[in-house]
Amino acid sequence: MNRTPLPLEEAQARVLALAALTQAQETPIEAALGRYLAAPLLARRTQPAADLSAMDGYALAPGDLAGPWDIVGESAAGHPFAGAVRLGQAVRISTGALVPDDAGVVLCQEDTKRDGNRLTLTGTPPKPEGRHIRRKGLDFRDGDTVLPAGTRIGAAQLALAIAAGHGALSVHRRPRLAILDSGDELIAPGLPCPPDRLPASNGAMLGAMVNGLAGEVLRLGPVADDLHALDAALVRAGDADVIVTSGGASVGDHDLIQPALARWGAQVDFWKVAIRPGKPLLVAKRGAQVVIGLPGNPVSSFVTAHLFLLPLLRAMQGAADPLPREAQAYLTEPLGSGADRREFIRGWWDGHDVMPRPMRDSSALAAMAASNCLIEHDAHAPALKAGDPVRIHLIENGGSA
Ligand SMILES: Nc1nc2c(c(=O)[nH]1)N[C@H]1C(S)=C(S)[C@@H](COP(=O)(O)OP(=O)(O)OC[C@H]3O[C@@H](n4cnc5c(N)ncnc54)[C@H](O)[C@@H]3O)O[C@H]1N2
Ligand code: MOO
Repeated sequence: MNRTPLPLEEAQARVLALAALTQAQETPIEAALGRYLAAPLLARRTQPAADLSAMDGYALAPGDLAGPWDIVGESAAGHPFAGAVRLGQAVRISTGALVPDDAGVVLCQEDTKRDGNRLTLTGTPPKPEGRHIRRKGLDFRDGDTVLPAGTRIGAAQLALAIAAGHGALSVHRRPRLAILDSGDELIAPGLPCPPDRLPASNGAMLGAMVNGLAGEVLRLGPVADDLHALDAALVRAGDADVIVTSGGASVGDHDLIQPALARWGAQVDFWKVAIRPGKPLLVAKRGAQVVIGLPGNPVSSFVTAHLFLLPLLRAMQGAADPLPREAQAYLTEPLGSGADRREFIRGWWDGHDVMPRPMRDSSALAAMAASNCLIEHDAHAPALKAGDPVRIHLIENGGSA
């Protein structure tokens, strides 16, 4: 096996190359939230389907802007006016109601005075005169592609799909995930923890990070540093699409993940990436199943899950853009020159500037929990000054793409 750590981009490309698309499923619209469209979404209707009023007021004939007018009827949302509007006539109209045939102006209620069925102008008529009319097809037309394949369905996309006439969407199945954390020192959350033990936090952290991205999540740990226990846990992973392990990925006598995976029949794709934290990342496959072996240190686990696991889960669902998104921010203080691996430094971003946390240890959860971003610091980069631009990844809610 090649043991030279891979550059980050190459390692990510190799993980994405292992991502087999899950099958598409016709899914009731609200259950499609957070999923990725399997095909382009075409509008089944035109929106608005006819010219609608954007204001409460009065519909007038085109060019008939001086008044006074006789009010001859009403067009309310869901209850259109049946007739036409002629010169000297006005139709009471509400927001969202159909503009009557032959009308070309909606006068705002605030610009008028009504006395019985007589209406006079008190303010200024709209300019241009069609200003308060939403034209037919303003939003989209029947047959338009309103969302491309690979779009993640969020609240806005859900509303658009419903407006476009859909009650169900074709989205990819969310991958089944097994989370296997291992280590003799690990104690289940909340139990008494002697000094030679450690609460097992990675399983829950990873479960939280994949929330919404994975379908069924099997929790298989914490498992002891014992080959037979690991064998049994891998059998319990069954046909999970992705198996994520945490811990035991390094070179110690008790780092048994690699031998356990070999016994289970997995083939290593690569081991080690030139990043800090997270160097001992292991990626393997067994048929179509993908194994992402994360280092045990909690910050290393988090960073590698953000950079590899979440993109894999997105890519398996056909995400158009599976890798984490980068943004630019400006350092509040200097950063020393880059180390031998690209570093992901925990930091706090205020919307413009970013403050690197001085604590860089890959076990330090307090500094990570006080951070909302990772700052990329390239290998061997020159020292940076306050105000210099850096690339950041937002990590609130477990990481964003
Ligand atoms: N001789 C070398 N030693 C180490 C190397 C190396 O290259 N040569 N790499 C270091 C790096 S970098 C990392 S990262 C760690 C990764 O080690 P493992 O993946 O084998 O992880 P463990 O040794 O099992 O655990 C590391 C650390 O994390 C704690 N841990 C493990 N699982 C959990 C969990 N579920 N919840 C919370 N904390 C967990 C564990 O107790 C250890 O403290 O190896 C270095 N060593
Ligand atoms: O790479 Mo380790 O993840 O630096 O601590």
